[in-house]
Amino acid sequence: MDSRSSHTASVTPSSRNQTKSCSKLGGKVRIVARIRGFKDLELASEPVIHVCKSGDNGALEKVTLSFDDQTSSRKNEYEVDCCYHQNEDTALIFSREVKPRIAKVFDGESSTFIAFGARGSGKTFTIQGSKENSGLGMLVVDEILKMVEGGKHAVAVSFYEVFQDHVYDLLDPKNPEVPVKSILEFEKLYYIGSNSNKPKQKVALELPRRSHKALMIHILACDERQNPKCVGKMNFVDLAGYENAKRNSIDGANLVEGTLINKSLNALFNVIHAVSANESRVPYRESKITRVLQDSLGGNNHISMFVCLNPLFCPDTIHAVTLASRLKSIKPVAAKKQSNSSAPLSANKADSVVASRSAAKKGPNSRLPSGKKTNEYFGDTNTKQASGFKKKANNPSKVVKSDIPKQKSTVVVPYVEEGKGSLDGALFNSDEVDIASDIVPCSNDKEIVVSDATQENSHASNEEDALVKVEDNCKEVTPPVDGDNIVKEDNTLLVNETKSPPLSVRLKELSMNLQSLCATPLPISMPPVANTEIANIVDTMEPKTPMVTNKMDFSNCPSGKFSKRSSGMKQSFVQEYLEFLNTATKEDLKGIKGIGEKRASYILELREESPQPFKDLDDLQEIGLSAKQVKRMVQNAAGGLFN
Ligand SMILES: Nc1ncnc2c1ncn2[C@@H]1O[C@H](COP(=O)(O)OP(=O)(O)OP(=O)(O)O)[C@@H](O)[C@H]1O
Repeated sequence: MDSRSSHTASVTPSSRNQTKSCSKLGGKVRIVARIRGFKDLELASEPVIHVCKSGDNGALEKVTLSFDDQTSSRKNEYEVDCCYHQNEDTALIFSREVKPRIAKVFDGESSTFIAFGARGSGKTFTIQGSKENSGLGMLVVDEILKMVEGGKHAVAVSFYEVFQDHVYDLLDPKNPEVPVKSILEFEKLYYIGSNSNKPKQKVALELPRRSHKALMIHILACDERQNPKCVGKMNFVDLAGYENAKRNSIDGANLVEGTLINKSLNALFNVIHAVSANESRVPYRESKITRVLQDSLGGNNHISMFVCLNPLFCPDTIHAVTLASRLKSIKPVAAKKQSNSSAPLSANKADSVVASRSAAKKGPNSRLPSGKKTNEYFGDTNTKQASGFKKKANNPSKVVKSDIPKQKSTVVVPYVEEGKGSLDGALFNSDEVDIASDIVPCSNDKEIVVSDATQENSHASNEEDALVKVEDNCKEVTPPVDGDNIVKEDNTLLVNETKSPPLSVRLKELSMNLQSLCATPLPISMPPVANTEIANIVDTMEPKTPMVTNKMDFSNCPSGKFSKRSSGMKQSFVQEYLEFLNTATKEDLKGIKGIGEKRASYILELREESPQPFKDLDDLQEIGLSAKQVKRMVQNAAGGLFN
């Protein structure tokens, strides 16, 4: 059934009430869960997601989710605003969550709908859908086109992809807003556009590349000079699937990709947190996706986050819900006098508000930690990931405890062991690969390079700064009409101000340190040789092979001494090497095999956030290197000393 035609029919009296309550609830950020329908191979067995409703009308209604978590004895509950079940289609979600917002866009209040969740959880299905099963993007354009028919408004769309921190225009790079007059026209653009311009990969990889996609629907009206002007926007964002890089042991290239994705997800959460809390500084500049959405998130604009849930047991789904439900608890601080909370932030204004990265980092404590803390939210281990919020998450006051008796509602979602009969298990297998140099998309793709050589503070005054350069044919195009939304990246920030000596000098220093270590006797006192082993091997009853215990001390023999000293030297070498990575210039970093442009830039970014990001070798995994690759890199450096 074509959901486009079905959505009006599915607005039942009860759903109309819900529509009402949705708009009533409409805080800054609305968190909406959606449980994905089963795929063919997924067999029903046990329930893994439980949805609990308390209260049944208006703003009092609370919905909590809990999971049968096989990996944890804790039974956490996560609060969301609403949850759609497997049997509820996208058209119903459209009529309840999106449709009530359309009229507000005509009044200048933009809305952004973001699908977030683990891989394969139904984000694309919800936002983009397919020709057979329309997603929210299709349904909303259909509705808006009907509304503008014969009136003074017009509709235009943009469609961007953020792939490995590069922005691509998926429609027409020469024309950032493509006018749309009919749903057929849009359908062609949306489904063909989203496939044809997908960035090509340098290397053939088994897994589909992961990226964020943002559809922007601009409502245009003519100003007094008859020039079309954007009055409001609706954005539909299909985020790349969240996955825990470490747990899923991804290979090098995918790890870099995963790290960038998690970093940008973290940046987006930071921005949503900052705008929800009415903070005066919003860190839009920390990722491309937040820059693309910049002018639709602040002020009175609305954000809905659709947390898409895998119906099977999936730790990444639980983590995604954890993160999203935390956004619900944000309490806005009183708006400051100078901040313009009633109007959408223009890009330049927002840019000047952002002022400087370092200042933003010193923002109020309520903000999600940024930068290196990426891994605390989207990173490696379960404990690390949630550390910033752990206390809050486990705080019973966060869990809905209503006096109104809870009614267990619906969802009998079967449990299927991870990896069995589902894509997920297969997706996360990996093989170790050689250190891949930074993967960049082919130059003939239509990449919007957001680059800048100017100082960050000068953006607000310089209109030209907002130029979006399309690398295709080296042509520059202007950003969307209203859209100084893509601001330029200040690469000067990436350069280490304190110039460190060249790599050769640093290696020489390392070598000299190593030599002096060899020459200095280590202050290790050698215990006397023990004879206890002899006693241990005397067994009077039966002849036995003597047991050799690990109490044997070879420390006084040449090999023992050597082994102790060399392990001391190894420690010292590793420390020197880490010190080098913590201080070297970008050029020096790029001199290391396995560190290309992107990794070097990323290291500098990490250093901006914390001056010594690498405290031990494990920390190098944060830049997308596997343990094996790190080992090889250090071995290469050590080998270089003897060349
Ligand atoms: N509500 C649903 N009902 C039935 N099938 C669904 C539903 N949601 C998703 N699917 C199916 O599940 C599969 C994965 O969905 P989809 O591609 O939307 O996931 P995703 O979260 O976008 O994945 P990724 O993170 O890899 O981009 C698809 O085959 C899709 O058709």
